[in-house]
Amino acid sequence: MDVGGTLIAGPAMGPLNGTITVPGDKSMSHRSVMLASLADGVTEIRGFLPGDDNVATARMFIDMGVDIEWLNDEKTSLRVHGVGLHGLKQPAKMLDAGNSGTCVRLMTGILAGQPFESTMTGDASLCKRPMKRVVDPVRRMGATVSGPDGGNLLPITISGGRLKAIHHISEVASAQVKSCVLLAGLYADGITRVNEPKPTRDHTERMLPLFGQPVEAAADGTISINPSDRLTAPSCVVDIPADPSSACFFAVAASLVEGSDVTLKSIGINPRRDGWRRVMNGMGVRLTLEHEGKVGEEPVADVRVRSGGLHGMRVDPDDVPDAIDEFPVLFAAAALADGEFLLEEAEELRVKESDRISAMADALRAAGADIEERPDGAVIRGLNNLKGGAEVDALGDHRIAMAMAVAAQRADGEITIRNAAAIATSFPNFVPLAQSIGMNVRWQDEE
Ligand SMILES: O=C(O)C1=C[C@@H](OP(=O)(O)O)[C@@H](O)[C@H](O)C1
Ligand SMILES: C=C(OP(=O)(O)O)C(=O)O
Repeated sequence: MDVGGTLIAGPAMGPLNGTITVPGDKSMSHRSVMLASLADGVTEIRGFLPGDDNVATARMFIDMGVDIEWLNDEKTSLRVHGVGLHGLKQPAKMLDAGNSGTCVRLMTGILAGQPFESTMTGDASLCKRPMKRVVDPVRRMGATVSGPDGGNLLPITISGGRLKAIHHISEVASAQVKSCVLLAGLYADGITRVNEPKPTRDHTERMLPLFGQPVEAAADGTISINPSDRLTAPSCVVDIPADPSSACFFAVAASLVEGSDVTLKSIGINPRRDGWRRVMNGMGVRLTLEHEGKVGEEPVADVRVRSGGLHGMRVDPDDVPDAIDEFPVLFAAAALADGEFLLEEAEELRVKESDRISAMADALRAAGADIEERPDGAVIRGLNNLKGGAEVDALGDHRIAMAMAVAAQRADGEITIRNAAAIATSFPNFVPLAQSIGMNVRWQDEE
């Protein structure tokens, strides 16, 4: 996929040092603007991630008549003038989710509850990703959905309204599926229930009560929501904590470069997002938590990472959903660790912005790494250093581009990373922040 943007990365010229704040959480930023738009009243959001994915979600609501005011040039603070659960207007044009799976899948639940027809599309990568997982449950709830491959592929056209409550047993461990069903459940005629094969991130469940809508999680894992009369804008500002998925790039970089000591400020440590720390701890990395606290309903802490101690391990399959977006960069750590790293039951990685198992296997192998693809994961045997001079393709996937920029810090020469522009979807200031702790990475056109 040609999206342009070439990064030149590595090797690090010395230890990485510093205390940095990464941008706001992508998952929570999406949910905050969705719930604020559907609430009665005005919601102020701070710490919003101004990445292309979240801006696409905000734009969808603007296209359906919601007034969103950006309160600063960086687009990290905004005021949303909610229109209420039944106040969205039929969009005059196709809604565009860009590169964002979270946007299109959660919006499927919301649009299923609207008494008008709307069509969503996305970029070339998103148009290849499976939508059946969200289309099937909203169809069972009574919405009509059409699109290529029986509605499995974008663009999809949805018309809905009052929905039937269902009990959805999801075959995939996906917070996007769970959240889609819960959001549709707001518009249902009874209690909507969801079960998932393994627990996934619970930001939707934590955020809905802030807007006056309780969500129940039973001991057997069933999550239930009542239909809603109205969501209400919270009386306090909605603060979004820093994104652990972004922090993980610098945590791995610090672990790889000798003598490094990096602190990542106020990172979300929600257990359903904290699999990356469990994996890095399992690999023997020195990670410590300082200043533990809460931002809104979410636990946070400063995470301090020092270099060294990297060895291989077998990832506990139960940790996979809790680290799902971090595996590209964890593969980079594994490629430079002592011994063997084994990941299983992670076939979901094959249906992200790229097939992340083969994308990382190809890129790391081009840089000399020893990595064997498995249908559901990989076996990686660590080396001391990657090969400089390699040219790799990020395939328009932000996480592949950033993971390879991190891996390159331990190469014996520069690595060229093509099709890296998609970094702007989740982490627009990745390059300057990386440079601020001493990582060797730059855009080619900055030369
Ligand atoms: O709900 C969310 O915000 C997300 C859920 C995960 O996707 P799946 O639900 O497909 O696992 C994750 O990969 C994505 O980046 C964000
Ligand atoms: C998979 C990701 O996002 P999405 O599914 O929202 O495109 C990601 O950010 O790594």
